[in-house]
Amino acid sequence: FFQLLDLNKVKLTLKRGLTVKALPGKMRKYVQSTAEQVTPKEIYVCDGSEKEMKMFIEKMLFDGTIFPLPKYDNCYLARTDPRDVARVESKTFITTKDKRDTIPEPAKGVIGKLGNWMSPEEMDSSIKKRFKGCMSGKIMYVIPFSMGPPGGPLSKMGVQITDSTYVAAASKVMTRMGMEVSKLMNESNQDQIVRCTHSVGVPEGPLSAKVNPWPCNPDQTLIMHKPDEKLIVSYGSGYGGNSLLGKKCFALRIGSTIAKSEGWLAEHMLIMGITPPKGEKKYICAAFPSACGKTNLAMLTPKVPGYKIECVGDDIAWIKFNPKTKMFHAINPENGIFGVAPGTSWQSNPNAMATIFKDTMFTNTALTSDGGVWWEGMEEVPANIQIIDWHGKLWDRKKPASHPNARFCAPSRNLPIIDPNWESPDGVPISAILFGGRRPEGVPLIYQSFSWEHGVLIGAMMRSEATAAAEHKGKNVMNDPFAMRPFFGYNFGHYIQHWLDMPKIHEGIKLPKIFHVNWFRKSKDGKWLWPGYGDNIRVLDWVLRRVSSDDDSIAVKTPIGFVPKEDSINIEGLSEVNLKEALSVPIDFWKKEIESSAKYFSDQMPDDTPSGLSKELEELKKRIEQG
Ligand SMILES: O=C(O)CSc1cccnc1C(=O)O
Ligand SMILES: [Mn+2]
Repeated sequence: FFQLLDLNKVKLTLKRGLTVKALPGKMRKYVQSTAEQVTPKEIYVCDGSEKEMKMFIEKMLFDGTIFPLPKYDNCYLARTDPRDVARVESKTFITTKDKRDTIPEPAKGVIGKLGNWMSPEEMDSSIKKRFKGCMSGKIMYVIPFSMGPPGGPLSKMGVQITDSTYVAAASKVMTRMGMEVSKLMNESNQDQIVRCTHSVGVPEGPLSAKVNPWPCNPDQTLIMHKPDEKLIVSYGSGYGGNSLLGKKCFALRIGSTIAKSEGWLAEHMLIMGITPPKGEKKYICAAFPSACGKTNLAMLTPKVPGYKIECVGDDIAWIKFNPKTKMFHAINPENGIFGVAPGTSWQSNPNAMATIFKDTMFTNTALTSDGGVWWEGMEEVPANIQIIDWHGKLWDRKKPASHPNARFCAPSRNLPIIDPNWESPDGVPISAILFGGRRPEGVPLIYQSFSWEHGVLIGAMMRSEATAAAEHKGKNVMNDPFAMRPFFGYNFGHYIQHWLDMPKIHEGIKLPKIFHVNWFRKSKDGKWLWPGYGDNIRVLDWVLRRVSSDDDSIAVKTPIGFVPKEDSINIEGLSEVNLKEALSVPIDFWKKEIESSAKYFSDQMPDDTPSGLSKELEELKKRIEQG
């Protein structure tokens, strides 16, 4: 059922892209010194053209890394080695001279959960052990790229070196790469350019690519970051956040250290524009842990007529003070969407479904016999269509056909509701920040902080049921402060202090209001208390009203924050909703929640908990005790 590939037509050699001379001096030295270490067959500097992308596709088809999906327009499916399917937090390290700059010292006997530190010496020896000759017989791709619109005041540039054609192709979707960026690099401060060295760790040899179209080296996988040198070095994994180094490694881990030094915020947040039936369009950011619905919210199709949702980004926000508007402005530094496939459907996210069947690379989804893809949660396929699971076997319907962390990698420009300002170099003004996650009990549908500092406590207290994107399994509720736990580039205590310092650093700033949302609360008999999806517009509407005025007639003050007055959320047409229960604030639950957070802070950062945070926690505790 595949178009038989006429291998004679597949051009095996990549026509020359740019030359290394297109790069500025320091980047040329980086490329040349890396080439001496990894000894590639050839060096290919990417120009970011469509012609080049076509060559990448042909090479991956020939290598067997991807399959064509003739049911769609220019879409392909990659299957990874089952040992290389998600981010590997336990193999992800940050290197600083002083360990405490990377992670707080946990309390005695406590396992630190806020990242992993590696000494400079160990990083150097780990690199030496792995990279010598690792690209022998292979093409070393050199990718000049920009995170954010090239040349924009909020954008930053990087150079990624990789021996993976899949990574080069996916980088074309996820970043702005090629000629224009290399020209900009020559006019910029080269010390600001982030160097990203990546290898799948499988030099060409008798047992390499042809045996396993997904080369990787799981036993040797390491994802290392050296913020002081703006350097990322990743080895052994070809997948997602481990190898597309512009995403989590640059835009969040290194990005958060640059943001700390320059006075802005690099966050794991969506950015979206909401236009109500009456009133002005507002932009909001939202931080939910991995696979907790950021993409679905950023691309919401409102169930209530009269609202317009436009998406700027679904995963990462760079948020910087704008001296003209005196507000935070945010850009989406990415150029594409690398979304979780399972759970995406015409019911849950019609806008995503309207985007991904053109110019998209799918990874680890199931394949259908009519040349398409399928995953759990997608509408059923007709009975006469066979399903091949993500291992390439006829689906036995016993285990999931698609890997839980299967992804689509699609250009943002194809999203029907992409915001007109999604590439505005100055970003969009942010009126509200939402924190949230999967909380089956005790956390109301929405509540608002009393202040910026109280909002920072809410972010620091974030917890959520674990999901497939991380390594943790099962339904236990995990702490995931600011949805950044796997992505902090530096000491969490210092990160919190940086948030608390924002009003001081930016005098006169009109700070965004801070809220916490929970679409996932269940009743005592295990039923969803809220329909979610398109009905979440009803909650966003309350946010817009609270942002537009301090209209206290629609809010009730509770010990944890402002909660909507029951009749202030439009539930017209929703018969089953028990809003009273969905908005309730059970005091006993919150006494335990505060104890749990206090323990988390004292366990994880006993010597680094900012006094401003402890003060807010104490005040919350007092309010709960007063009831
Ligand atoms: O990188 C991966 O393996 C998937 S994780 C991911 C991918 C895109 C956006 N967000 C995430 C995440 O884990 O937050
Ligand atoms: Mn994410």
